[in-house]
Amino acid sequence: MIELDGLTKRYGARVAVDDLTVRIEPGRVTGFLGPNGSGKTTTMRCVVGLTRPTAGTATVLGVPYRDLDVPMRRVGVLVDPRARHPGRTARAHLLALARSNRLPVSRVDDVLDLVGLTDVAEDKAGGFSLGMGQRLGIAAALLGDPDVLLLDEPVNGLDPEGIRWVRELLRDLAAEGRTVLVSSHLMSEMEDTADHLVVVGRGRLLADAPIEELLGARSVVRVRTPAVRLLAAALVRSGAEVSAEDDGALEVLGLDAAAVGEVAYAAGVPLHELTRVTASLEAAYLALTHDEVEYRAVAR
Ligand SMILES: Nc1ncnc2c1ncn2[C@@H]1O[C@H](COP(=O)(O)OP(=O)(O)OP(=O)(O)O)[C@@H](O)[C@H]1O
Repeated sequence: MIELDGLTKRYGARVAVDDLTVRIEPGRVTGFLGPNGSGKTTTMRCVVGLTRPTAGTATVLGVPYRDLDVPMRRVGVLVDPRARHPGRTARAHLLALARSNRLPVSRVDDVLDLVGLTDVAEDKAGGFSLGMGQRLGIAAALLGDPDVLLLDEPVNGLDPEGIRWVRELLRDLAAEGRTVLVSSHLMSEMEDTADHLVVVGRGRLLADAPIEELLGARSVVRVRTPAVRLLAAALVRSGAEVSAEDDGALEVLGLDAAAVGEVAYAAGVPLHELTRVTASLEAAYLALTHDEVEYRAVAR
């Protein structure tokens, strides 16, 4: 469990995190989403004590991170995959971490195996590709077999096979009852990974809901009838928002498919199609964050 209560971080006049209050529950993967510069990294850094909040609090397993006895046993963190000595081998890097954090050195080979780096364990980490660096960062986060994982953009630089691997790993870790918080600025990465989404824009909370709920809120009903005007008027009277599609169908927002069918029946209108259309998560996300994008390409 991770709890943020009024968490705020300002850098001069810039508000990086703005009064965030959220509980990240165990047993599921929570996607932490927002456009570039929306405060995700700053929030994670506040949780693990790397950045001091201006106001509010962040706790992990009920206490501030700095009060945890052996933090790596409780919380695994990936915030900067470049945080390693380039001259050390992957194994030496993990061994140093294990020793300095009083973790069993036997875990080193376990996590190297888990992240698929056993064959390059004796190679210097400075020569690693971005994707290999991410794997090493994930290995370090898992070294203490922690209850809580915070991973900032873990699939950055990974190839499709690597992305699938991270996805399955995170789902397995959550299924074991751990708290898994994973940030990304790309909705598509989260669609098959997260159960729950926390969406931020300009440091503020925009949504905190299960993925299905975010999708449901954006779903519409597509309906086709020869009596278009009659049905549109009846639907509007019932409180729906109706728009005409290019192909002659109507798109109805605010009523579910059953309600649309009943309105049509009551109005004596025949239906040739009645379909619930679920918006893609990408569309739901873009609609949520549209006004909150910090850096937008200007059309010329
Ligand atoms: N050390 C710092 N000093 C000044 N401003 C900072 C600092 N760290 C972050 N910021 C600013 O705070 C805001 C939030 O940045 P942050 O890195 O937390 O966003 P993010 O959501 O993680 O972005 P991205 O998806 O690009 O990684 C940005 O406007 C950033 O420029």
